[in-house]
Amino acid sequence: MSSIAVVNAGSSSLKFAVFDAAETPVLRLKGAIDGIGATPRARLSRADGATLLDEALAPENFDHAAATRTMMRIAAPWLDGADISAVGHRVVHGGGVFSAPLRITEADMEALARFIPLAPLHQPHNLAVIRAMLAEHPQLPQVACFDTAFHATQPPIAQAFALPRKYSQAGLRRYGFHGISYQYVAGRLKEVAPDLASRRVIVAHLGNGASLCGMIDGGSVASTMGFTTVDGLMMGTRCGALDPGALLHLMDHYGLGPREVEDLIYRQSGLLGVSGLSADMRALRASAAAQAKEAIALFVYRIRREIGSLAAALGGLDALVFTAGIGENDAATRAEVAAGCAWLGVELDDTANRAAQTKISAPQSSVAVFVIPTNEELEIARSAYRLVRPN
Ligand SMILES: Nc1ncnc2c1ncn2[C@@H]1O[C@H](COP(=O)(O)OP(=O)(O)O)[C@@H](O)[C@H]1O
Ligand SMILES: CC(=O)OP(=O)(O)O
Ligand SMILES: [Mg+2]
Repeated sequence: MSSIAVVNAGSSSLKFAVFDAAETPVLRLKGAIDGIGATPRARLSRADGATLLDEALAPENFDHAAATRTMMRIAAPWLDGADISAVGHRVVHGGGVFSAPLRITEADMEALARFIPLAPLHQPHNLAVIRAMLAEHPQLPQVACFDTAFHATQPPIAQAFALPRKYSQAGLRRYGFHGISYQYVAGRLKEVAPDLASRRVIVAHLGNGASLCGMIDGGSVASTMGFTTVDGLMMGTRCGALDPGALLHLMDHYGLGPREVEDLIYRQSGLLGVSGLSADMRALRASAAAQAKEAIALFVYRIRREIGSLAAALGGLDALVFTAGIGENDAATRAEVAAGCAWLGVELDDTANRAAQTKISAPQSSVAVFVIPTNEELEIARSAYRLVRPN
């Protein structure tokens, strides 16, 4: 049987996987280089979870290009004879043009490159991998899946900025991201709690990048991320929503140019900027420093406020779902967010939360709360297979 390979470049990670090419793709191999920009580590495992490789990498100059080279090096010995029939890629920004998975050609690359300034921590890396694959294997289908696509269902009012119309007509509007993850989680929620999946749900995707999505009937109604991947929640190194006047002040008063502002708000802010220590939640939880605690407190506070905002957009709340690196693994963050949502009727079962069970709310909670591990790679493999399957 042939295989589908998947590449998912996140802001602090490069995840990859190989699946049997089938309607329901079956995982064969998965790997990740994570901690890019902090303490990078490479992992490779078989579908049954058996570890094939787990090694710490030298952090000096270790960027996404180095991660891609490492991925090729560690995956190559296991790909011999895998008969890969397509490669599926996560592409974070598809703008208003690309709203469904697509077999990419060289001609699409130019249009996608225009979105690099709108997702500078992802889009260049997403495109670099596609470009390398197109050059090396011109016959092999390269399928792009867009993080923005899931949000195309949002009503116009949720997408609008209060700017003069000529700008919105040119595409200056809210798009939303993490859509591949939201699509997967919405599908899983339908299996886990079919009665709730059709109702008012907030999914909290809390990784190095973080956003919330308000859903009704499994479709996106509103999201905290907007035109770019820096909007909304505070993140590992991104500030999240900022008074736009503060940007003008940074330029006027500190003489920062556009690329310097970009560096400040995408790479130097968030948990890293506030703590002065690390962008990595594990490191902050392990630290006794007051600034680490303040950074976490601000992260949680922003999530609580934005949950309130999305609950207003949804007209109430029936279920809350945690996913991604922090959402799946950090019981303390889940407990702190939930405590701040008691006014909405959220109440956790502490034991279930500590054990990261699928359902973590107390029986009397009027909002059901879940932990659903995301699987962007599987979602991409499904889409890639649909595009290349034999008729
Ligand atoms: N066991 C854990 N406890 C707390 N945080 C964790 C744990 N494992 C991973 N994380 C956090 O998850 C974040 C990375 O999430 P992930 O979704 O993998 O990132 P990316 O946005 O790069 O895809 C980091 O802040 C990391 O510290
Ligand atoms: C869009 C985004 O921020 O993605 P990630 O969380 O993978 O960095
Ligand atoms: Mg991610």
